[in-house]
Amino acid sequence: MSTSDLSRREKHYAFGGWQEVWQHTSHTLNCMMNFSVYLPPQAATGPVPVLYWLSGLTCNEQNLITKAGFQRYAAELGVMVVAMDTSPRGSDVADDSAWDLGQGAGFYINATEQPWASHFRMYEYVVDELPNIIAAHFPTNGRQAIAGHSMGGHGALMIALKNPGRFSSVSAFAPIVAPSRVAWGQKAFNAYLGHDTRHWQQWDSLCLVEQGQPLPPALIDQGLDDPFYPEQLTTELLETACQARGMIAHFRYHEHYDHSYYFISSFIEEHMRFHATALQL
Ligand SMILES: N[C@@H](CCC(=O)N[C@@H](CSC=O)C(=O)NCC(=O)O)C(=O)O
Repeated sequence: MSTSDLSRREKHYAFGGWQEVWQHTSHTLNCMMNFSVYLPPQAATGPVPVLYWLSGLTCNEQNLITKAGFQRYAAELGVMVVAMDTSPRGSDVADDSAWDLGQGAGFYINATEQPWASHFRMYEYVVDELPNIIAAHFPTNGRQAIAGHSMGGHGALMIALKNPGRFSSVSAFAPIVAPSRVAWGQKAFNAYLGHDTRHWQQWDSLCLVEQGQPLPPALIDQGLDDPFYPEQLTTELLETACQARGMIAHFRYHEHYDHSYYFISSFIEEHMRFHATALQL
């Protein structure tokens, strides 16, 4: 693993800790990548647990850190928060004119089809390369949790399901819980994985739950005025599947809330405290 060009691009003091943005050459994605790290005050004196955050379509490493207001709670609870860009980027990286495919829409899977396969390996980046960089360069104690929004909620749930025992907890705002069954997911999976839907199942949270994969304690919030609910998000499909298997998964539905970071900022404190409890803080 080469992280020799890891360089800090931003550093801001916030709630007694540091909100930073870093850049490096990703050998997984074959491009430059940005990720953000919030270092709580406790990280100055010892290792802390990490919450990985996966953002949604059109996002990058900035959306969470500038809009969610999580830093106050991460500082109080002593949790490092890492957020990454949502796809490989660059003029030599395949793209699409639509905002729900290509750059900004990596779907946290490993593409097998060209022209995407040479760069679009966000699953491997989030599961292997980035955590190795975090462990090597930042004061972590090895305990991890994962969360995300929309496409990133799909990513967080799917990654937690595919990696039993790795994450103490998972949470999601308005996640795409069954990408194989909805337009956003079908468009992306057809492009990135090809037309054989049998290859899609390993990247689909609902399929993984139905196959018997275990889920760590989960918290899922959905706004009832979200324009993408229920067509793209199909929240109840996962809720029913989790209930049938006795999983510890709390699904909450909130009147008036939409799909935006105003929704996320309204409940981010509860998600931070949920993860802190699971991380045994
Ligand atoms: N076309 C619009 C809408 C894109 C959008 O709503 N993106 C969401 C995630 S949707 C599912 O993954 C988002 O988080 N947007 C960023 C934000 O800061 O709100 C557009 O292009 O903006």
